[in-house]
Formats: sequence, structure tokens, C-alpha cells
Amino acid sequence: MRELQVQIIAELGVQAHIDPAAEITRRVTFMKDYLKATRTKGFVLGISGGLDSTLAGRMAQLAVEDLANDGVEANFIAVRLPYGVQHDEGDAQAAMDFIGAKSAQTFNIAPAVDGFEAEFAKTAMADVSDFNKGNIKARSRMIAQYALAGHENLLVIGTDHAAESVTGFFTKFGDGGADILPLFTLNKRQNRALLKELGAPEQLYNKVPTADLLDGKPGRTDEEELGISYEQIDDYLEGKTIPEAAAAAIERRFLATRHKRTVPVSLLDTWWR
Ligand SMILES: Nc1ncnc2c1ncn2[C@@H]1O[C@H](COP(=O)(O)OP(=O)(O)OC[C@H]2O[C@@H]([n+]3cccc(C(=O)O)c3)[C@H](O)[C@@H]2O)[C@@H](O)[C@H]1O
Ligand SMILES: Nc1ncnc2c1ncn2[C@@H]1O[C@H](COP(=O)(O)OP(=O)(O)OP(=O)(O)O)[C@@H](O)[C@H]1O
Ligand SMILES: [Mg+2]
Repeated sequence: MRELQVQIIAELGVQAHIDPAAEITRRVTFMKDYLKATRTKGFVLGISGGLDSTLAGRMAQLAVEDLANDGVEANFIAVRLPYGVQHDEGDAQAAMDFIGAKSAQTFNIAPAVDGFEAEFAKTAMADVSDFNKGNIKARSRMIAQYALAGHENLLVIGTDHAAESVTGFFTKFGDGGADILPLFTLNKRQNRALLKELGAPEQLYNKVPTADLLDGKPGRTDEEELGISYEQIDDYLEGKTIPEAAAAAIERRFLATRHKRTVPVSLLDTWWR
């Protein structure tokens, strides 16, 4: 194995072989234990229709149902956070149906994002780029989830996992901003396997991953933006040999995005030297 590959696998805690049922139990138990230890009152998570939030959302609902059986009252808010009308709203609704959250809500981020866009144009005297606006959308979703969390003393769930973490493919303090990460250590195909194990419809566990942040290219696939396939990223994270160009691209992105996987850099840090 490549030297950096060994390091990355250890840092992200990826296991090459998993038992999906056991992984579900382990993660639901983690969510329940953390909620009890912190005496918080439940969870909130944005549901996009993509497979990561469908999986984390279903596990959150299972945690809340288990907690009720143990005599602990907890809420789970599954919140749709569209920018106006989402092009694949049907999948998002199918995800909401499958999750069956205790509380289902909708928060349209369009007025907030459009407000930022207008003020940005006045301040910078230039239009915000579609790419930069995409990050504003991701950060607006974070703010909406923290507002709901603050209202009821809930924990914000993040869907970061090894196959996104390794390339830093998330918005810093956007979808990267969360309190608890139940999918951590899993790669993309393992997320899919857990969702299938939970009995999700095929339409949901086989959904093509998309950050879906661009006005100009709705539903642009992650693989198109990254130029690396999840098959390659997953294989790399399982310690397999992949083509040199793909391995080098993953490692380049990993090294360039170290600042996203840590708290803000201070005088006491040395990792960047
Ligand atoms: N070396 C460094 N040390 C400390 N901070 C550093 C830094 N370099 C940049 N920064 C800071 O980081 C910022 C750039 O990071 P960031 O704002 O995240 O922006 P950036 O990494 O450029 O863009 C986010 C990427 O994640 C993708 N994404 C976002 C959201 C969701 C998903 C998804 O899969 O659903 C994917 C998105 O498509 C895009 O490719 C800079 O503006 C700067 O403030
Ligand atoms: N339109 C949306 N509505 C609600 N939440 C969203 C929306 N877009 C993104 N999110 C939140 O941001 C997280 C990160 O998005 P990301 O695309 O990585 O995950 P996903 O959509 O759940 O799965 P996939 O990566 O397979 O598309 C989502 O898991 C979800 O919590
Ligand atoms: Mg998505």
C-alpha cells in the first residue's frame, strides 16, 4: 500500500470489510449514548434526497424510537432545505417517507441566500460566482439547522464520511458544520450497503451522489466535479491498488484540505508546517 494511503485509512478509521447490520446498531447506539450523556433533547438533520442524509436520518429516527422505549423523550426533526423548488423533489419526498421522522419540516433557504447574494454584489461590486453561491447555500443550511437546534436544545447531525472527508468534498462550516457524525469511517459503498440493509427503496440507495449546489448545473454529479469515481475512492480507502493518476488526485486533495478536517489553525498547531 502507498505510505499516505496507510495514514489516511488510519486517520479516517475505514474498515475494508463491514457487517452492515452490526454497523447500524453500533451507530444508532452511539447516537443514543451521546444524547443521554449530553442531556440534549434530540437531533436535527437536513434531508436532500441523497443517500447519506437518508441513511443518517433513518438511523436518527431509530435512535429516537429506541430512546422512547428506554423512557427517554427525544425529538428528531428531518428538515427539507430546498433552494426554492428542488429539481428532484420527488426523491427528497421519498426519503422523507422512508425516514418517517417524528417531526418533518421545510425551511426554504432561497430568501436568505438571495439576500446574501444581493448584499455581496453591493459590497464586492461584483456578482457572486455560482460556485461561491453554492457554498453560501451549504452554509445557509447549516444556519437553519442550528436555529432549529438552538430552539429545542437538539444536536445537529452531519453526514460527513470517509469518502467525502478524504477529498475535503464539503463546505467548510457549511455541511461540514455539525455536532455529531454518525457516518464517520464509512466509505460510499458502505453507506449504500447500510441503507439497503435498512430496507430503503432502490431509488434511494442507488441515487447518484450530487452536492447539487449550482444554479447553472442542477444535479451535477460529485464524480463529474471531482474527476475521480467513488469506486476508485472506495477502493483506495479499502487499501486496494487503483490507477496512479486517481491515487495521486485523491492524495493531492487530501493534503490541500487538511485545514477542513481540524479546528481553526492557531499558534499552537504544527500539522501545517
Ligand atoms: N490552507 C488553508 N488554511 C485555512 N483555511 C483555508 C485554507 N485554504 C482555504 N481556506 C479557507 O477555506 C475556504 C474554502 O473552503 P470551502 O469554503 O469549503 O470551499 P471549497 O473547498 O472551495 O468548495 C467546497 C467544495 O465542496 C463541495 N461540496 C460542498 C458542499 C456539499 C458537497 C456535497 O458533496 O454535498 C460538496 C463543493 O462542490 C466544492 O467543490 C477558503 O475560502 C478559506 O476561507
Ligand atoms: N436540498 C437539501 N435539503 C436538505 N438538506 C440538504 C440539501 N442539500 C444538502 N443537504 C444537507 O447537506 C448534506 C451534505 O450533502 P451531500 O450531497 O454530501 O449528502 P446527500 O445529499 O445526503 O448524499 P449524496 O452525497 O449521496 O448526494 C446532506 O446530507 C444534507 O444533510
Ligand atoms: Mg447530495
